[in-house]
Amino acid sequence: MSKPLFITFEGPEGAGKTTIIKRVEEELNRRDVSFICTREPGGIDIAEQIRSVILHPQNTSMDGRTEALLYAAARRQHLAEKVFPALQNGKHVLCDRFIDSSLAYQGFARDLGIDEVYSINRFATEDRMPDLTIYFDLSPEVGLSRIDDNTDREKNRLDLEKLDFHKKVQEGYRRVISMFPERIVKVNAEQSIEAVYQDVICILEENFQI
Ligand SMILES: Nc1ncnc2c1ncn2[C@@H]1O[C@H](COP(=O)(O)OP(=O)(O)OP(=O)(O)O)[C@@H](O)[C@H]1O
Ligand SMILES: Cc1cn([C@H]2C[C@H](O)[C@@H](COP(=O)(O)O)O2)c(=O)[nH]c1=O
Repeated sequence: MSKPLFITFEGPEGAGKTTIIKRVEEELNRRDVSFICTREPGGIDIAEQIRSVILHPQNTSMDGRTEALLYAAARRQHLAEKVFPALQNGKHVLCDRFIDSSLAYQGFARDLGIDEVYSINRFATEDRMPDLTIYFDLSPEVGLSRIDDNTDREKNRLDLEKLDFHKKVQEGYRRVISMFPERIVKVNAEQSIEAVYQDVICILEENFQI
């Protein structure tokens, strides 16, 4: 059995991560790969409860450091309860968002400092970084217009931030990618769903025997 891998998916709002992860999940099931799919913030009960506090549209008075600490707390519990046990049991873990979201959104877009936010997250994660991160590259304008068009999806507190905030998130991700070029691979997420899916499958096949 190959070493179980921790693979994360990152990108701005409406990037298409959920859509593509669902298709990858179906394909990996067809190939009989042992894996789990999960998400942040959330994935387990305690972290989903923290998610609802962080993302509740009425919690507009939340302080930026509180927000960063809540994401890190949700991350810790999710790792301890779900991600670490799955990896120990030989399962690959595919996770929708992880530490890079905190570095881009809280570290850069909220002006808390990428290094400062990285530091609290190193404590939360015991320095467990992903083996591979696939970054869905698209402009905030395209991402936001996709979620505007998606009437099934309720807007959360971060979706409701102004365009300038989402532009800063994009710049934050650029900086994070330059910090970890060996780990983070970009896909052009402005292509059709099929083309993005093919790119993602190629990256997974190239990097690992799956
Ligand atoms: N490549 C694509 N082209 C056009 N529309 C897309 C594409 N990928 C996803 N969409 C649509 O965009 C919307 C957002 O997609 P999805 O929920 O998968 O994104 P996400 O990255 O999970 O978003 P978020 O992180 O904001 O929840 C959905 O309505 C989805 O059908
Ligand atoms: C993990 C993480 C997430 N965020 C933000 C990014 C999104 O706006 C929401 C999560 O919503 P999604 O529909 O599940 O993508 O939370 C963040 O700011 N910091 C983080 O660490």
